[in-house]
Amino acid sequence: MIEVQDLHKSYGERKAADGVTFAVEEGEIFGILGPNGAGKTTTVECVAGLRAADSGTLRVGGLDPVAQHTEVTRLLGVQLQQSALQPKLTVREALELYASFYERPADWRDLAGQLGLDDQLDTRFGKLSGGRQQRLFIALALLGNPRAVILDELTTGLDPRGRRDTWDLVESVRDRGVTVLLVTHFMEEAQRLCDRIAVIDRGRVTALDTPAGLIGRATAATSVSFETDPRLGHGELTTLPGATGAETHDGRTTVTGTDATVNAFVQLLARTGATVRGLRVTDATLDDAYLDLTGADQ
Ligand SMILES: Nc1ncnc2c1ncn2[C@@H]1O[C@H](COP(=O)(O)OP(=O)(O)OP(=O)(O)O)[C@@H](O)[C@H]1O
Repeated sequence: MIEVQDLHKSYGERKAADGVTFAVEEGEIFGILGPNGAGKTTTVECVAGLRAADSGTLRVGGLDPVAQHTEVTRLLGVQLQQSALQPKLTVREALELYASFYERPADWRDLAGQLGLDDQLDTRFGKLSGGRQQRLFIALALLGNPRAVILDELTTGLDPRGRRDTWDLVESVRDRGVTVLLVTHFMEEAQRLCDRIAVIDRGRVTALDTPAGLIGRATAATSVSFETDPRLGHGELTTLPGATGAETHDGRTTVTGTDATVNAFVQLLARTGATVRGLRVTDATLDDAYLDLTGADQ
């Protein structure tokens, strides 16, 4: 549905995209994840034909987003990061106005109903909550009946409830058969929603995989921790299969290793008769993978 091949884009000396390559399959939610300034917005603006690339090949449904811009706008809906509407515009006016841009728009009343905006048609944009504003932006991006939609930093600034509601909405967009290209810097969001994720750092794709695949690459290990028991000495713990270390802080011992370490630890408990308290097993997370892949300090 979307192809980006060796995209380069600089602003003066600043390389915002430095050889970005990925492809989004029809029907998937594809995430672009990366720290601030990584080049995410630049990349999706080039995909949407809102910026011309310095070099590289971009295709949306096989079409060139700059040379065939009009056709591409029929295929691709866009909600961009800095979206803002006149604060005095009502929801109804915004939907009618944007519907007038398309030859064959979706029925905006249906969309407003599906997105839970029908009770606020006469509310001014400036009076809507952050979550409702995002709903409106999604509705505007879907008005042209697109086959794919770009959603950029959709949940930034929303409270946890608003964020979760927005995730449900994104899933319902995909369930309508629309391919989603989602830009985010929230790990939880990427993990929950995306079929595949491209991690972008300093203008380059540093990894492209499923959320589970990315987590599998994290150098952070599985760990098991418990309130220290004198029957379980460090010597015994560090020789468990796959164990990479054991440390004790404030009466709590943590053994790092693999799933095999955890299994062997459980057998060790049975053998020694030790009954540990506060037992916790922790897996690597997408956060760990992200930090490995970007060297980001956020
Ligand atoms: N119009 C512009 N003129 C000059 N520099 C720009 C412009 N737009 C972006 N940049 C710079 O290009 C780099 C990439 O920016 P971009 O907005 O694509 O990153 P991003 O990953 O979307 O970041 P964020 O998460 O902060 O939005 C940054 O260093 C940014 O300051």
